[in-house]
Amino acid sequence: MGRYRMEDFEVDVSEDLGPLLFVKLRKTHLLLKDAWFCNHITVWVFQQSMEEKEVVFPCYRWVQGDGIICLPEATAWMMRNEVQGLFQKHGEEELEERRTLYRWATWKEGLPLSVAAASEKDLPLDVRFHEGKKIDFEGTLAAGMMDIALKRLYTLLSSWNSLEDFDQIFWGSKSALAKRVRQSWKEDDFFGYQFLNGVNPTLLRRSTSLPTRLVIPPELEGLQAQLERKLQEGCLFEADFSLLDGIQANVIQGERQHLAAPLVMLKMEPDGKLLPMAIQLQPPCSGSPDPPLFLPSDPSLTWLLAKAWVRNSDFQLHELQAHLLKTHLVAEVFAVATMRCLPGMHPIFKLLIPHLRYTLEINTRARTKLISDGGIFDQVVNTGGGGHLDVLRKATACLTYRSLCPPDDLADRGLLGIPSALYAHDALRLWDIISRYVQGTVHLYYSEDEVVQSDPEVQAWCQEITEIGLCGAQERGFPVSFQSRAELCHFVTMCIFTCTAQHSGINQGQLDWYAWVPNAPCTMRKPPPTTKDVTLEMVMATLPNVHQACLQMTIAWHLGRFQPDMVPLGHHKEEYFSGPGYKAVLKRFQEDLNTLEREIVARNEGLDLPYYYLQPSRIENSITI
Ligand SMILES: CC/C=C\C/C=C\C[C@@H](/C=C/C=C\C/C=C\C/C=C\CCC(=O)O)OO
Ligand SMILES: [Fe+2]
Repeated sequence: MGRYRMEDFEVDVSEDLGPLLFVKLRKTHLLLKDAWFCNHITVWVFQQSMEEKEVVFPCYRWVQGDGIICLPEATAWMMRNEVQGLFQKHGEEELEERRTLYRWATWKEGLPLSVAAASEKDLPLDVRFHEGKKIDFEGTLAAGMMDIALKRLYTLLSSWNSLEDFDQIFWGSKSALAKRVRQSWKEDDFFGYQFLNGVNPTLLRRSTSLPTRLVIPPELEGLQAQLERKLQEGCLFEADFSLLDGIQANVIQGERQHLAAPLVMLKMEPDGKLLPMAIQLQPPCSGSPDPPLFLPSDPSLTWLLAKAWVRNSDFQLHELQAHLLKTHLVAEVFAVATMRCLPGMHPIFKLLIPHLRYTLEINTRARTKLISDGGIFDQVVNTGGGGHLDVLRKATACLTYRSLCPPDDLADRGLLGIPSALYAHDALRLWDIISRYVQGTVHLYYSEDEVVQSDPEVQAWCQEITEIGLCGAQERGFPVSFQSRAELCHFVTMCIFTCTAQHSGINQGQLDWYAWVPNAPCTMRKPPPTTKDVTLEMVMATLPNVHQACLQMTIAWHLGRFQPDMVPLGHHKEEYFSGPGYKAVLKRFQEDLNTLEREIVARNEGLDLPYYYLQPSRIENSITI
């Protein structure tokens, strides 16, 4: 049997076998420890009426050793209460085995639970990177490390005392937007734009009152009046990084790094531009002088350094809260609960499994290489050294169900109906398209709410995610059961949106917005300014050094680049479902995605800064990087 080979076997059976329920597949174990990957088994049955009938047995698993794999027929779940409970019994046995293979583990207290695996080598073969993905991932990482060595050599004798010196390491293939960032990063409207459509569009919210932490000194009464006027007009916005307050900063090569917890006030202009009005780098602290407010009218280097501190803070919350926690780690909880609670014949398993591909491995690699002791965060990030785990704990403690559902999240943040909020617009469109796909599929199997209420497997799945995987998240709005098809569809839509659109919207931008390091410094080597007297020496002494900057560029490129074996949203090849019903729902899903693709391409043609992270053709079908 070779790769992607189809083999036809003809077997004449004299007696009538009745409806085919299972097929058993056995691979004899020869000398080599080999494994076959079986997509599916299709049996063509020729009946007396000379009609032929196709009976499909989905597999999409590795067959290794001497094992026998027993595959239920694709529509088995519909007959789960018939055929003497054979399918029920098969499902129970399957889950018993899966619960030994996929176990929960507490990697760090206060974080969502993860899969029990010390390294990717401990993961079951069925969830491992296929050969091509593994070679690409490890090969490009090695190439990236070589790149760093070359850049270090190249800059060994050169200066590092002006912002232009970052150009010395800004070579190699760069996206058009990354080059634009290098050109425009100092501009206020470019700074404001990133809160709407940059790599982290999850923090900005419309102000409903002046933040209590915003202390305005009497000499700035003009600013107070401006802020109040913008508030009344409904065009005052804020980005509050208070989650970083009190986080211990890293020590890198004996040098204490520094952190801030900024608040940015911004105004939405009639043309849709978002402009910063004031930056407070630290919250007020009793017994200390009020923190200074930095303004666009300050000396240019002072204002630039204040903005750089905001960009560094956004790097932390983007990578830890928006990216790692609210996509990767949440998706891992879905994956482990799905493997432990839903048998392969279950319609929600069939619907979700394509969107969980490779996630357990990429997350395990992140735990061993990125946020581990001595990992990338410890090496070059100012929340590294343990602070990053406290940020993850604080973010987990305030992770709500609504914040993972764009219709709720964007409403709560006051971001509906803003023409220049392109992430918001595209996220809502994708939510609706995915929601229709989920409803269309769920309604094929759940004819009414009572069928959902009486499905013990899907109820156990929901409970395992909320109570176990997300550590008692019912207090933050996550469901512990489904009382209706609508509740089930909303939750499954959130799962698929998180594993596809949201991760793409959060991950891809690293390539564009993190390549020019001053726009998103991974660390800050000096304390935040407390006066307006800022020099270029202070700025350069604060921003990352050559090594830190090179490593940031390499990792941002490695994680943000297009994956060569990428499967676009809705275009997985596995056919877990059979029958015309699902095929029609999937066809409509793909048509809706194509319509949105054309809409976004047409819209982007008219934009100075096109927003493409939620273009369906660029959305990966699962979290694989
Ligand atoms: C700077 C990126 C910070 C956070 C990323 C957020 C989410 C996780 C990420 C997945 C990472 C997965 C694996 C780790 C990747 C690279 C390892 C880096 C260096 C290893 C060098 C070495 O071999 O020592 O989502 O994309
Ligand atoms: Fe990622």
